[in-house]
Amino acid sequence: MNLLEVHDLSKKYPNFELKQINFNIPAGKIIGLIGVNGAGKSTILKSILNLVPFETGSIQMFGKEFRDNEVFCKQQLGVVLGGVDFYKEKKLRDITKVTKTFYGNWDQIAFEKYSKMFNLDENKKVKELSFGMRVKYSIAVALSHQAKLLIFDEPTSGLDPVSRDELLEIFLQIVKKGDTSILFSTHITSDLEKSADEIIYIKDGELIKAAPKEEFIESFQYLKDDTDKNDLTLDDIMVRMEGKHYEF
Ligand SMILES: Nc1ncnc2c1ncn2[C@@H]1O[C@H](COP(=O)(O)OP(=O)(O)OP(=O)(O)O)[C@@H](O)[C@H]1O
Repeated sequence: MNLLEVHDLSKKYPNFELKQINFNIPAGKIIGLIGVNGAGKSTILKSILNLVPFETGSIQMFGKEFRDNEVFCKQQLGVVLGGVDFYKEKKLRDITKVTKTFYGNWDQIAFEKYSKMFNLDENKKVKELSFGMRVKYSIAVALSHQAKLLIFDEPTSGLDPVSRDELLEIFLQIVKKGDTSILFSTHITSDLEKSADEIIYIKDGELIKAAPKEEFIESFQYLKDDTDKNDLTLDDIMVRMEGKHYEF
């Protein structure tokens, strides 16, 4: 069964339009959402989560229409759209105490494991955390209620290389069981090379290609020119698809 199905999603802002986005997320996969700044990645993720209204389309999560079944879906959904950024005067311990009451399947042992792994000090107040620590806390919470679908907007962008590597390892461990999937947006293509099974490429609000990683990379090799000795990497593909030439 697909954990997520996005059908014909369209959304308009005054100067931007998401055009008829379609993709599916099967179980047991890591899916990377790529595109340059302003391509529409966050808008897709927010639309899926009903955080912004959209014009047309349907979002099926766990076999149900998300908008009509938010409470059910959220029990099995872990989301990180930036780090914890509220209750700045509160200690992490107090935020966790409240947060875990929302989830019937809160896993305290997992939470403690991730907190330890990320060196999170529960006695610190949100305002005392660095940007990366705030993201890590949000990720630890998202990973601690046995979610079947994890949706992360640029989870690795504020993390140091060691933490990034650890997080990608965690992602790979999580999907290994085969019943959980992770959809995450990123600019860091090496993260995708390491972890992603499939890639969805968004350009100017349009889905250009969604395919398994190897097939995706292969399908863009037509962009190679005579000077290329090796196959194009994801970075090369993005640069050739999006790059502009300026005269100085
Ligand atoms: N609330 C809003 N009102 C109007 N326009 C918006 C709003 N939010 C986003 N946009 C526009 O929608 C477009 C897509 O933005 P979005 O944040 O989805 O891009 P992104 O691919 O996530 O970019 P980045 O990689 O920089 O995070 C941009 O042109 C942006 O200006």
